[in-house]
Amino acid sequence: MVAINKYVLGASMVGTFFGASVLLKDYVGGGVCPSKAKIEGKTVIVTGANTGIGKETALELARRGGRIIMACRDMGKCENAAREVRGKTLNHNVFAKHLDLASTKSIKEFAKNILKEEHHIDVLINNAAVMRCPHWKTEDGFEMQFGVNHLGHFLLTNLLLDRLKESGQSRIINVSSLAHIVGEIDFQDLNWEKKKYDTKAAYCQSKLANVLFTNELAKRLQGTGVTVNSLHPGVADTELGRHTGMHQSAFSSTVLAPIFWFVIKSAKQAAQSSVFLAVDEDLQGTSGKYFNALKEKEPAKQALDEVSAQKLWEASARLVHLDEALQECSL
Ligand SMILES: NC(=O)c1ccc[n+]([C@@H]2O[C@H](COP(=O)([O-])OP(=O)(O)OC[C@H]3O[C@@H](n4cnc5c(N)ncnc54)[C@H](O)[C@@H]3O)[C@@H](O)[C@H]2O)c1
Repeated sequence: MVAINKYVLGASMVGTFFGASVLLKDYVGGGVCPSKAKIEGKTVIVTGANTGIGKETALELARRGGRIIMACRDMGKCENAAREVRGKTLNHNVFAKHLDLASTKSIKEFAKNILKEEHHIDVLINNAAVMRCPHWKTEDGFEMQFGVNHLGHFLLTNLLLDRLKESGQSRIINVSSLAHIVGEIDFQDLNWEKKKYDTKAAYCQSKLANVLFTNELAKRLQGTGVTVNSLHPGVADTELGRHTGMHQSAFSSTVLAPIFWFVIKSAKQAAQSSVFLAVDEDLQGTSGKYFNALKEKEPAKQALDEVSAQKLWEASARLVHLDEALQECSL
């Protein structure tokens, strides 16, 4: 009898431990989008949607009935991801489209096609990014992280802006990162041509640029009905760290793996923030804000600098030849 009691007690302690661990992980994960809103009839574009947070965002928004355009660089991977999303959701309005944010030519081609084919765009999620890659350059000669993470999305958003405005209460979501808090914008050398390349600082600069772009765009969109917000999705287990090697070493360590399981979100958990900003009814009209997971937060001081935001807009417009690009895409 005593032996059975010991067994039951042991089993219930193990059960309680696992139950508590799962609850704690959910809590650390930052919660689930509280809105159950369906988005039938709405068109959503998600960049970098074939992996990680972007793919989970596309999946959840497809589940809610949206017409989803997965915009990716690698068409093979994109078609596979779109097929998987269609299969899991039984939503057949999920499409793979080519978009290489490291090429202004590709961005213009993508925008031209979208403007021809889509009569409205209700949500644009600027999610794609590259983190801490070697000192690579985009097709147009921009430093890769600044080029893809900021300039590519800056150009794309501007090319789609009139359609977003025509569509009524559209939403733009810029996926930034907590890394922006140590970011600095070097206006003398935005593309790392003069100083020694620092992969980490380049990523942080690009993520600060995401928040500054959001704030300046929100100002310019006042009175149009279109909103724009930025977010930090949380630290998630995705392929983002592919250039750092950090991911493999942390997860293969028997000491670190359980700690990482606790503090690192799944891509599905991290996607909740983008889903929330895309669908939550209470956020209608909220613009120029920064969210950490599901909570509105104050971004870093340098991200609130209006002079920097305006200067960055002007420099970005010059670098991507925005006026010519707008003219080319309106033909
Ligand atoms: N994972 C995290 O811990 C974390 C933390 C903070 C912020 N973020 C942000 O979340 C977003 C999604 O990242 P993730 O973690 O899912 O990583 P991920 O690497 O799985 O996804 C990034 C996507 O961007 C795409 N991409 C890269 N270069 C591109 C290009 N030239 N053209 C088009 N697409 C391109 C990739 O192919 C990939 O699909 C990023 O903006 C990232 O900065 C992630």
